[in-house]
Amino acid sequence: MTQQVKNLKNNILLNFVSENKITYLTGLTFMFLASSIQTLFPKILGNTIDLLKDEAYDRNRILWEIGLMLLISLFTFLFTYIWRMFIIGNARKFECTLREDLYKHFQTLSPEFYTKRKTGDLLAYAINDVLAVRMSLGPAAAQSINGIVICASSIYFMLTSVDFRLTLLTITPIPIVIFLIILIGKKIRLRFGTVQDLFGEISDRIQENIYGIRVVKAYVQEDQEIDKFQVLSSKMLDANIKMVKTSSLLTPIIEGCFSLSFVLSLVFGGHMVLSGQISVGNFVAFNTYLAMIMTPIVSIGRVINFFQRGVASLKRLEEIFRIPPSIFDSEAAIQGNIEGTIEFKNLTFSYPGMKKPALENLNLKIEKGKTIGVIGKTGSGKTTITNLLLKLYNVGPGQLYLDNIDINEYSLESIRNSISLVPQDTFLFSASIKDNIMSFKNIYSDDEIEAATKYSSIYENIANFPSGFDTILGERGVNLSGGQKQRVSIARAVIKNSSILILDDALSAVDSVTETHILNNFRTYRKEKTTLIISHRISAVSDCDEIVLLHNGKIYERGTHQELIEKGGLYDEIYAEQSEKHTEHCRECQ
Ligand SMILES: Nc1ncnc2c1ncn2[C@@H]1O[C@H](COP(=O)(O)OP(=O)(O)OP(=O)(O)O)[C@@H](O)[C@H]1O
Repeated sequence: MTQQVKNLKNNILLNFVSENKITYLTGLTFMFLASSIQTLFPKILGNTIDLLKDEAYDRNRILWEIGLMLLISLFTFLFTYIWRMFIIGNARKFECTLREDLYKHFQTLSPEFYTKRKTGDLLAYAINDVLAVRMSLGPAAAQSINGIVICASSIYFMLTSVDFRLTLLTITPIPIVIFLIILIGKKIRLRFGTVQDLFGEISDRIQENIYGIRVVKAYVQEDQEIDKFQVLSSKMLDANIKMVKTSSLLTPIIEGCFSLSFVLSLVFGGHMVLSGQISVGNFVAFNTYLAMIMTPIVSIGRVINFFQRGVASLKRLEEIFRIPPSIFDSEAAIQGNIEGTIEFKNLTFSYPGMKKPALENLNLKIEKGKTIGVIGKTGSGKTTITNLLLKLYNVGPGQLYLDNIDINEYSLESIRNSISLVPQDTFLFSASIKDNIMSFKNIYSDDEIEAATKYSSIYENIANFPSGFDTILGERGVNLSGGQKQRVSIARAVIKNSSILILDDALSAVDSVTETHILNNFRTYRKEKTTLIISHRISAVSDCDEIVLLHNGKIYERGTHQELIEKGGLYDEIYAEQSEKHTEHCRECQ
C-alpha cells in the first residue's frame, strides 16, 4: 500500500486543505476584503446622491466620491480575481489530485474488485463524484463565505447608517425565504436523486448496447432493445417533469418574498423620506443593500445542494479509498529477474467466495527452458494457472515457487516483469500498432519491433496497412480481424522477451498453418526460455516437452504427446475427436 493511499484513507479533504493552507488563507483574506469593500459602494452612492441634492454642492467633494466608487470597483475586481485564483484554483488542483489518486488506487485493486463493480459505476466515481467534491470545495464554499460577508455587512450598514426599524421590517421575509428554499431544496434533491439513478441506468444500457451491438444485430434484437430504451427514457422524462414541477416553485416564491421586501421598503422607507426621517441618498443606499442581499440568498438552495452532493461524493470516494489492495509487496520483497523454473506444490486454490476449488492438489515442476502444454475442457482450471503465476490472486505459502523461491517473497514488479502473457481475451489500446506492441515504452528499436512481428506472423499484414506500424487501432482494435489482434498481442509479448511466456489460448483465432508457423518460430526464439502453451487444440501443444491434461482442476494425465496417445486415455480421445474433425474439414475444403 502506498503512503499516499494510507494518507487518503484518513481524511482526503483535511489532508489537502492542510497541505495548501497558505494559499487557502491568502484566498480567504482577499475574499473577505473583496466582499467587505463591495458593501461600501451603496453607502458612498447614497452620500453622493445626498450631496447632489444640494444646489450649491461641492464639485470637488462629488469628484472625490465618484473617484472612491471607481476605486471600490477596481479593488473589488482585483481582490475577486486574486481570491478566485487561489480558492477556485485550489479546488481545480484538488479535483486533479483526487482523480489521479483514485486512478492510482484503481490500479492496485484486485481483479475480484472489477468483477463485482460495474464499469459505469466506476466511471461515476472518477467523473461525477470528483466533480461534485470540486464544486462544493470551490464555487459553493466561495459563494457561501462571500454571501455571508455581503449579507452581514449589508445588514450592518442598513441597521447603522439608515434605520433600525426599516431594516428589521424589510428583512422579515428573508428567514421565510430561507426556510422555503431549504424545504423545497430537500424535495428537489430527492427527485434529483431519482433522475441521477435513471441516468446511470440509461448510461449502462447505452454502453452495453454499443459494446454488444454485434450480438444485438445477429439476434435481430434491435426492436426489443429500442422498446426497453423507450421505457427507461419515459421513466426519465417523468422523473424530470416531477423535478421541474417542484423546482419551478422556487424562483417565483423567492421573487415574491423579495418583492414584498421591496414593497415594504418603498412604503415605509418612502414615508420616512417624505417625513424627513431619512435622506433620499440613504433610501437609495438601503435599496441597493437589499438588492445585494438578494443574490446570495437566492443561491442558498444551490449552495446547499452542492454541499450535500459534495459530502455524499466524498463519503463514496473515501469508501473506495478504504478498500485495501488485496495483493501487495511484503516488506522485504525480492527485486530482480526470475530465470524461469516454476513449481506448483500441492497447490489448491479457490476463487474468493467459491466453495469448489478451481485447482486442487496441483503438483507440477517446469524446468527453465522447457515448453509445457496445458490442455483441458472449458472450466478445467487452465486460466487459473495463469492468474496465479501473475499473482493476480494470492496463493498460500509453500504452494507456488519461482526459481525455487516462494512466489510470495517476490515483488509484484519482479513477477510481472519476468512473465509475458498473451491472454485469452485480446485487449488492444486505441493507439498505434507500434505503441500497442511496445506497451507505450519507447525502449525498442524499429528492428526489434519488426522482428517481434515476424515471429508472430503479423508483419506482412501490418506492412500492407497504408500507415504501417503507425496505423491507429479503433477502440479495442476493431479495425483488425480476431486473428490479427491475437498476433499483435503475441508480438507485444514476444518483444518483452521475458523468462516466462504464457500463451493462454492465444492461437484460437489463427488458422492451423499460421499456428504451426508461429510455434516453429517460438521453438528457435525461446530455446532457453520457459513457455507455457494453454490451448483447447492438441495441434498447439503436441510438440511440447510435456503436456498436462487438466480435468476439474486436477492433473488427469501428463506426458509427451506420444506417451499420451499410447496411453489411450482422455487425451487420446480428444486427439482422435479433433483429428477426425480436421480430416472432415479438409475433405469439405477440397
Ligand atoms: N473470477 C472468478 N471467480 C469465481 N470463479 C471463477 C473465476 N474465474 C474462474 N472461475 C471458475 O474457476 C474454474 C476454472 O476456471 P478457468 O478460467 O481457470 O478455466 P479454463 O480451463 O481456463 O476455462 P476456458 O477453457 O473456458 O478458458 C471454473 O469453474 C470457473 O467458473
